Amino acid sequence: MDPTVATPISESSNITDFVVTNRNGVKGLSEMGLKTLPKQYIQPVEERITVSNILPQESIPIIDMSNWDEAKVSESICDAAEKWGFFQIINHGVPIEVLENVKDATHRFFNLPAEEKRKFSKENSPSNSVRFGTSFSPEAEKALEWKDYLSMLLEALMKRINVKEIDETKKSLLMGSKRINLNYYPICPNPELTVGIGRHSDVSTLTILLQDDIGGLYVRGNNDSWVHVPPISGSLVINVGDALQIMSNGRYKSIEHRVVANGSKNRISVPIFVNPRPDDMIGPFPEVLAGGEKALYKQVLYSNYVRHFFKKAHDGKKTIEFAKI
Ligand SMILES: COc1cc(/C=C/C(=O)SCCNC(=O)CCNC(=O)[C@H](O)C(C)(C)COP(=O)(O)OP(=O)(O)OC[C@H]2O[C@@H](n3cnc4c(N)ncnc43)[C@H](O)[C@@H]2OP(=O)(O)O)ccc1O
Ligand SMILES: O=C(O)CCC(=O)C(=O)O
Ligand SMILES: [Fe+2]
Repeated sequence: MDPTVATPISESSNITDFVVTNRNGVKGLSEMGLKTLPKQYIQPVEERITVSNILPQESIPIIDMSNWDEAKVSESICDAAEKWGFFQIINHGVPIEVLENVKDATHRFFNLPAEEKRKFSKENSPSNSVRFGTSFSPEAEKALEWKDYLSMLLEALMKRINVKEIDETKKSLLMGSKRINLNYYPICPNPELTVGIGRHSDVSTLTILLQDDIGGLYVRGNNDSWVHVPPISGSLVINVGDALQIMSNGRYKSIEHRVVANGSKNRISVPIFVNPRPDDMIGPFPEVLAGGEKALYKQVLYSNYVRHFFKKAHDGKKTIEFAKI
C-alpha cells in the first residue's frame, strides 16, 4: 500500500491502516465523528486511571523563578528533583507571547490537511530529525532560545551532587542534543477506556514541557496513585529524565507520568527533550561516587539506551533497567 495516497476509512482494511499506515493520524479518526472508541485504542483495565487512584489533595511543587540567583530557589529546585522529579516553574523569563506563539503554531500544524502533514512522515520527511507520526511530530528551532535558562537549572542541580563546574564534556553529556515534539490529543469518544500517552519516564536529562489550559497530565504519586499537574498560565513543567537519574546515581529521579484522553476538547503539549548526544557514554558522574557511594548504573551508549526505549511499548520505569548494574 502506498502510504502517501489518502485512503478513505471505509476503504481501509482497518483503523490501524487508516491512522498509522496512511498517516491520517488519530486526529483524522476523531474528525470522522466516531460514537465509540475503536477496539484498537481500548486499554486493559489496570492501565486506566480512575477517581480511586487520583490524589486530588497532592500537587507537585511550583517554583517562582523571579529571584533565581537566591540560594533558596536552587534549594527548591534540587528538593523538587529529589522528591518528585517533577515541578512547575513560573516567572521564568520566557515571554508569555513566545509560549502562546508555540501553542498557536502547534494548532496550525495539526490543522493542516492530512496530505500536508504526510510530507513529514518517516518515509517522506526531508530530514531524519523531523517526523510526523501518530502522537508526536516535527522539530522546530524556536525552542533552542531557551537553552541559557536551562543551563542555570542544571547548574543548581549539579551543585548538590558535587559537580562544581559544567565544562564542555559535562555540557555535552547533560545537554548535547535537544528534541522538540508537538503532541496532539484529539477529542476521544470514550476517554475513560484509553490513554493519551501511556505510563513512561522520559529518556532525557530534563524535559521542559509547555501544556495548554486543558489538563490531563498525571505524575506517579505513592502507592499506585496519580497526581494531576494542573495547567498554570505562563508556567513550564520541568521533569527529570532517565539520563539525569543515571548520571546522578539515582539522587534525582525520573518519574513515571501519563496523559489521559479528553472527551470534549483537543489538547496539545510541547515537550523539549534535553539529552546527551547519541554517541555519548553515560553513567554516574565520578564526583557523585567520590565519597565511596556504590555505582547503581553502568556506562551505556546513549543511542543504545534511546533505541531500547523506542523498541518497546510504554512500560513505566522499566527502560532504566537497561542501565542497572
Ligand atoms: C514518541 O512518543 C514519545 C516520545 C518520547 C521521547 C522522545 C524523545 O525524543 S526523547 C529524546 C531521545 N532522542 C533523541 O534525542 C534523538 C532522536 N533519535 C536519534 O538520534 C536516533 O534515533 C538514535 C537514538 C541515535 C538511534 O539512531 P539509529 O541507530 O540510526 O536508529 P533510528 O532508526 O534512528 O531509531 C531506532 C528506532 O527508534 C525510533 N525512534 C528514534 N527516535 C525517535 C523519536 N524521536 N520518535 C519516535 N521514534 C523514534 C526509530 O523510528 C526506530 O524505530 P523503527 O521502528 O523505525 O526501526 C516520550 C514519550 C513518548 O510517548
Ligand atoms: O502531554 C503531556 O502533558 C506530556 C507529554 C509527555 O509526557 C511526553 O511527550 O513525553
Ligand atoms: Fe513524557
